[in-house]
Amino acid sequence: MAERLPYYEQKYSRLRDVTLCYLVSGDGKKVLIAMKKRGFGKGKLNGIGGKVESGESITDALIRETSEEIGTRLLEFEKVGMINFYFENSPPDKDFNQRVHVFLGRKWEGEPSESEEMAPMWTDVSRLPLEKMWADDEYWLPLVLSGKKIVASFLFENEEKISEMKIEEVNVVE
Ligand SMILES: Nc1[nH]c(=O)nc2c1ncn2[C@H]1C[C@H](O)[C@@H](COP(=O)(O)OP(=O)(O)OP(=O)(O)O)O1
Repeated sequence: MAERLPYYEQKYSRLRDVTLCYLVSGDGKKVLIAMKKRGFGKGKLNGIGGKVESGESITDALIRETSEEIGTRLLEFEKVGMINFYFENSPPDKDFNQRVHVFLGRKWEGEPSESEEMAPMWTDVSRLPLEKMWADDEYWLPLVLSGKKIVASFLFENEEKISEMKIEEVNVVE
């Protein structure tokens, strides 16, 4: 089968930036995931995050989204991944293609709480509910939760099905 990912990487060389953050407990055994209640990925369990707004840095957006979506103030975090997502069949009026900057949150202030957008819950790192998460998560989330850093690209046929992927472990994520 022809590789289509390089075509998408070239065609969409400038992707919109989005943040995604997983809070991790001090002993590394629990991770906070949340049910997305509206918009893109509605009904899926995911980390916390959203679009970087104009004039905002990635870090500003990370902190703002964490505060807006679960009411906690992020104090310490680490960048662990950068993932490009391409969709083969996006409706012409919607651009789902995006670059997701992935962080682990190490310290925060305030108890995570439910908002209009997300309902958070603590989960065992060893028992991630992958069947309720995005299809790509099983390929990279266990890696970053075990201390690895990754750069990856995924091409989706539709919101449920991956057609191609590329995952590279790196020492530092830009
Ligand atoms: N394939 C995928 N796998 C994954 O694990 N997370 C993904 C993903 N595709 C997108 N995400 C994450 C990134 C980001 O945190 C979230 C999408 O953010 P949204 O588009 O909902 O942004 P906003 O919260 O800014 O939305 P609005 O306020 O509704 O405009 O989903």
